[in-house]
Amino acid sequence: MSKTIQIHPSVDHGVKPGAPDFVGGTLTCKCEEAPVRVAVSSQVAHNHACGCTKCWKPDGATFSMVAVVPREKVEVRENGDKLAVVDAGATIQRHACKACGVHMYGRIENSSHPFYGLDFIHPELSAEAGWAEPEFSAFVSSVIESGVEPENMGAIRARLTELGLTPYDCLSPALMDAIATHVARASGALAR
Ligand SMILES: N[C@@H](CCC(=O)N[C@@H](CSCO)C(=O)NCC(=O)O)C(=O)O
Ligand SMILES: [Zn+2]
Ligand SMILES: [Zn+2]
Repeated sequence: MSKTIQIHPSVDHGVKPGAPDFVGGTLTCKCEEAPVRVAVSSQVAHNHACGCTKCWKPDGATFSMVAVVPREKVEVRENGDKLAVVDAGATIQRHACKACGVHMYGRIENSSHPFYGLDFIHPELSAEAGWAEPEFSAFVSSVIESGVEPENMGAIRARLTELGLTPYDCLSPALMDAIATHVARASGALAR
């Protein structure tokens, strides 16, 4: 097993399965004073390691760990005045703490988007155990955009595969099929 490749602290020592009866928890930012707290009253779906430059990563991590929950299950509970949208032009509007930089939730406001209704969250921000485990890794080639040497990609993909996080350079086939199906129904290429 490779000891040198750090994917993300929550999987670097193995992927821990989620709990089937888990119902959510409270996300807390990294501020020592007046942290932002966001309650999530749902298990996550489609948890994955993401290599894109837009998702928040903890210090030293090559990938983020990000998953979705229904937007109505996300509620800002404390210090919401510290939140600001990182990039108002992005599809996913990431609400981040202005003091520590942590992304507390990412929301899609375009009601035509295939993933409208889902918020993106980072389960590691909660102290509760039981969040569904990551299932795959996405946007793997994008880690190069953050400064990873291209010659390390073979070892990174091998480590992801070893962890059971099959690497994809976009989203997983199931999610890409869901996006394409949504687009085809909207255009009329698919009748239903
Ligand atoms: N190479 C780019 C890719 C950025 C990207 O498209 N990220 C995806 C995945 S984020 C979670 O899975 C995405 O859907 N982005 C939409 C958005 O960020 O609004 C890069 O690395 O920057
Ligand atoms: Zn903070
Ligand atoms: Zn991402």
